[in-house]
Amino acid sequence: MNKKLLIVEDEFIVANDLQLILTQAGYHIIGIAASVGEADTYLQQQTPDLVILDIRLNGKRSGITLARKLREDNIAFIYVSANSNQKVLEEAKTTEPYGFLVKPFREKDLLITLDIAWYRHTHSLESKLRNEERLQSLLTEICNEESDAQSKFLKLASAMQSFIPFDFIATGVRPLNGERFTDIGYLRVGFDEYQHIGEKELLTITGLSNSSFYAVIENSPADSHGNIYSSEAPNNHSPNNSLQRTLLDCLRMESYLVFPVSPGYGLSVHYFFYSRKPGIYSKSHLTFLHRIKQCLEDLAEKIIYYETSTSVEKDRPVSPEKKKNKAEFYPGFKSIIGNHHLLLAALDLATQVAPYNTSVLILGESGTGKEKVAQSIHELSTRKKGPFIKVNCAAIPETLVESELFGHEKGAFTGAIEKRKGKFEQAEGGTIFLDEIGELPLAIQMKLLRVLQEREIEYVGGHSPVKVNVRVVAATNRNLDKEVAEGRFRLDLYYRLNVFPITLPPLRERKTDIEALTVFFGNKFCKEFDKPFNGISDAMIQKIYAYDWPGNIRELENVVEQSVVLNDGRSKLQLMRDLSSPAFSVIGKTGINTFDEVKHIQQETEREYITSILKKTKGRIRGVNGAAELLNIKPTTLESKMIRLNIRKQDFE
Ligand SMILES: Nc1ncnc2c1ncn2[C@@H]1O[C@H](COP(=O)(O)OP(=O)(O)OP(=O)(O)O)[C@@H](O)[C@H]1O
Repeated sequence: MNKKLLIVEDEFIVANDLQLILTQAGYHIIGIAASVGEADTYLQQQTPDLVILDIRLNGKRSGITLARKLREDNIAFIYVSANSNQKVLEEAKTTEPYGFLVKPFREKDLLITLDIAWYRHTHSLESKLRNEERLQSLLTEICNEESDAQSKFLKLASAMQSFIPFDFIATGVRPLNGERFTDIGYLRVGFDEYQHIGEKELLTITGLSNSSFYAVIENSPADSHGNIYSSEAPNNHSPNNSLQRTLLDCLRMESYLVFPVSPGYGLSVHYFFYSRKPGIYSKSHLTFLHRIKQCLEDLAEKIIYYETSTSVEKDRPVSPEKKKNKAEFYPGFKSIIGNHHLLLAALDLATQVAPYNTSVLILGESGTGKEKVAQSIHELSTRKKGPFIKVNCAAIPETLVESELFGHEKGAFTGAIEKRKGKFEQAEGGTIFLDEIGELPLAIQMKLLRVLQEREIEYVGGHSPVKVNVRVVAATNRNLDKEVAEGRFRLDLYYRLNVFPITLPPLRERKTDIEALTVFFGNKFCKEFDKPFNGISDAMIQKIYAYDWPGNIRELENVVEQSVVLNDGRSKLQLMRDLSSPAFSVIGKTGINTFDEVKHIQQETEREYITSILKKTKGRIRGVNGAAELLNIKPTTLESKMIRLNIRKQDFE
C-alpha cells in the first residue's frame, strides 16, 4: 500500500518539486500545506503515515510547533529546511525528528531519509507496543498477587520507571481527608531502590507540626482530570501551601504529573509522578496512562481495599531497615554505581530497549561507563547466554578493519594464510559492541549499514554472503551530528544506529554520585591489594568534589587505585596527587581523551612516590621498615610494580 504523505512547505516551487519526486517514488500525497493552520485542517481530515515539514512557514507558527503535536499524535515526520541557525536547529532537535534534510537536497537523499524515517517509526512503535503489553501483564500480576498496598505500589513504581520518568511517585484517595492521611509515596534513591515516604516521613522531611500538616492537606485541591505542572510554566502550578507545592519544595522537584482514576464506590484515586527536571512531562505521558487506565484502576481498588481494612497495621512505626526497598525487577545493573537522576534516566532507557534486537547507540564522553551499559544491555537481553564481543574500532588499523569485523578467505590478501572468522561471526547469537564507532572508515560504514539492513556479512575475498544473528550496540564519544555534517559519518548509518540513543552524563554533571563511586572503588582495590579499607579522608572527599573529572569515572577509578596502592593500611584513603596541580590543570583545559593519558599520569605519580620511599630505605624492599612494609604492600607486588614502572633497585643502594 502506498504510504500517505503530507507536505508542509510554504515555498511553492519546493513543494511542487517534492510532490513530483515523491509521487514518482510511489507515495500518495494527501496535501500540501503552507502554514500550520492549513496542516491542521489536513490532519483533521486524515492521518498521514509521514509528514515532510519545513521549519519556517507562512503565519506565526513554525514547523517546530507542528512537530510537537505530530510527536504527541505519534506521526512520523522529517524536517526539510534551509535554516541553519544553530538555535533553531537545537530547538528542532528537541522535537526528536525522524530525519533532517538541508535544502537544497538530492532526490536520492530525500528518498533514503524517508525510508529510514519509516523504518525507525515502525520499529520504535513496535517495541513500544510490545513493552506496553509486557507492562500491562506485569500490572495484572501485581494486582492479583497476595501482598499489601505498599508492596503493590512499590512494584508498580518499579514497573513504571522506564515508561514515565520520576524521582518521586505517590498515590492516594482524593479529596484528601484531614483526619486520616493514607497516601503512599516512594522516593527513587537508586536504579531499582526506593525509599518509602508515608505520613511520618513527610512530617520529618517537611518539618511541619501535625496541625500545619493538616492545614496543608485541607488546602490541597483534587484534580478532576490528568494534569501537568512545571516550574517553567508558573501559571500552571499548584497553589501555595498545598501538598503538591510542599512536596515540590521539600524534595526539590521541578515538575509533576497527576492522573486520577475511578476505581468504583464513587472514589477518585490519584497517581502522581514528580521529577527534578522541569518540563519533563508531556501530553504523550497522559495518553499512555489513559491506555493503561484499566490496570491502574484495578490496582487502585486493591490498594484502597487494603488501606481501609488494615489501618491498625498501618499505624505501626516503620523500622529504619524496612524503609529502603528494593523492587528487584531488573537485577541487570548491579555493578553500576550511582543514583543521579541523569544516570537513572539512561538506565531506564537501557532497560526498555534491552529485550529487543534493536540497535543501540550509547553516547557519552570517554570513561562515562558506555561499555558497562552495553554489557548490561546484553545481560538483560534474551541473548545473555550468547557471546558479548567488544571491538574497539579506533584500535584496529584501517587496512584490517574489514577482515577483523567480517572475516577473510584464505589468500584474500598477503598474509591471509587461512580462512578466518570475523568478530560478527564470533558474536553469533549474542551482542557485538562496536566501541568508538565514529572512527570507522567511510567504506566500512557502508558495509556495516548493509549488515544492519540485510543481517548478512561478506568475507574479504568471499563471494557469497553469510547470514548472522547478532545484535549491534555501538558507542562513541564523538558528536556524531557534527561528524555527519562534516561528511565523516554516513547519514544513513547514523539514522539506522540512532534508532535508540542512550546518553551517559559526564561525572561533573552527576557529582552527587562521586562519593558512592569513590567508596566502591576504595573497597574494590583494597580487596584486590589485600589491604583493609578504612574509609575516605575528609580532605580527599572535598577535593574530589571540587574537581571537574575530564576523564570521568575511569579517571576517578585510577585516582582511587593509586590512593589505595600508596595507603599505609592504617589510615583513611588520602589523595596522593594534587588534582589541581599544573599537570592536571593542563589536562583540565585540553581534556583527557584516552585511557592511556589517565594511566600515564597515574604511573608518573606512582613512580614518584615509590621512588621517594626507596630513597628513604636506600633501595631495601623487604623486612622491617623496608619499602614494601612502608607502602603496606607485599614485596612481590612492589617488585612487579617496579618492573612495570621501570624503577631499578640498584639506583638507590
Ligand atoms: N556507574 C559505574 N559504577 C561503577 N563503575 C563504573 C561505572 N561506570 C563506569 N565504571 C567503570 O569506569 C571505567 C570506565 O568505564 P567504561 O569503560 O564503561 O567507559 P567508556 O565510556 O566505555 O569509556 P571509553 O569511551 O573510553 O571506551 C570502567 O572500569 C568501568 O568499570
